[in-house]
Amino acid sequence: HTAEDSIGTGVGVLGDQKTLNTSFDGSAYSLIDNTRGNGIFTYDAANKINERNYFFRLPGSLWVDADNEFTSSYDRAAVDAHYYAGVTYDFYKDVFGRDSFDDNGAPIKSTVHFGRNYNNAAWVGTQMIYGDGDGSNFVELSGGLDVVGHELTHAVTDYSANLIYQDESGAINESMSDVFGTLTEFHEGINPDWDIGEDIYTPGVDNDALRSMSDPTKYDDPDHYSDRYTGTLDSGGVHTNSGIPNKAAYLISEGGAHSGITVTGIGRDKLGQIYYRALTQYLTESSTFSQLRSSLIQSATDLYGANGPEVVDVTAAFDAVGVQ
Ligand SMILES: Cc1cccc(C(=O)O)c1OC(=O)C1CC1
Ligand SMILES: [Ca+2]
Ligand SMILES: [Ca+2]
Ligand SMILES: [Zn+2]
Repeated sequence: HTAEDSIGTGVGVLGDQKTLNTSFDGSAYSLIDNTRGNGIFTYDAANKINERNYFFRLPGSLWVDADNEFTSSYDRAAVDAHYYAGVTYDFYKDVFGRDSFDDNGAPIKSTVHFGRNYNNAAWVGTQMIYGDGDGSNFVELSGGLDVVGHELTHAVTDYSANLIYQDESGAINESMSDVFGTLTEFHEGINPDWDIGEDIYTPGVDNDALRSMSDPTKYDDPDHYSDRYTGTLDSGGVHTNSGIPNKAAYLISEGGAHSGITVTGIGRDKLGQIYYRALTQYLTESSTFSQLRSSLIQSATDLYGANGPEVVDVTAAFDAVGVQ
């Protein structure tokens, strides 16, 4: 008797209801979504019996449930990791024709309840992991669609430009994850914004986020090359210096005046196509900010023609953030 696809109901980290693609094996329901690629699989690093055991095992136990209703507080992190992985899969498939992170239908695996009060999320080379947060700095990190999109984009990057995770190539790696995590959020269209992690960051503080793409300086990240971090913390400031290409991406899409330069704005769809082409066709593992500029100009030229408004805006945006 083979398993059969089923539809469950769940409640996410923010208390929102959603339906889930699950799989019934005759006795229990698993978080296996067989409707996308070669499947989306969600696991539990800890276990329901004694939640107090904090495990670092990967992938952990495939998530199973007796009644196909994922409505307990313990279920919430798994509900969103599973559901938002599907949203991100659909974004890459529908917008860029990419079948999973490897463009070959690779199964997508996520593990939730990783660690103890773990204020992190990551792509660990083979799968995504999500901590529960400490309840003050973060709640369960899979509760943010831009977070899930960010993590899965690390996988897309690894299977394309494979940008080395340090210094300028590392900041581009981070920026790509913020850009496509944000474009995923706009593609779904539920409370989209140019902030990163707002849904799962500091539950006790409203209207704040981990990072801002529209104004990186709001969280002390640079928005101009002259203000870049040149130290060794965080692999050479990969989560800080990402503010420079993030600001450029925001300006390319939305337009605005910055450093005395005015960018018209070509919109999110063209931003996504130009960035995706650069990430998959031109960037290499050691690309610098300057090479990102030239890769994006080349991509805009390929897609929309030389000296068109798209090329003009990409050029102006990188001028505005001080990258030649
Ligand atoms: C919370 C966190 C800590 C360390 C690394 C990452 C990382 O994935 O680079 C991380 O996740 C994010 O940045 C997501 C987007 C909010
Ligand atoms: Ca249940
Ligand atoms: Ca956001
Ligand atoms: Zn990241």
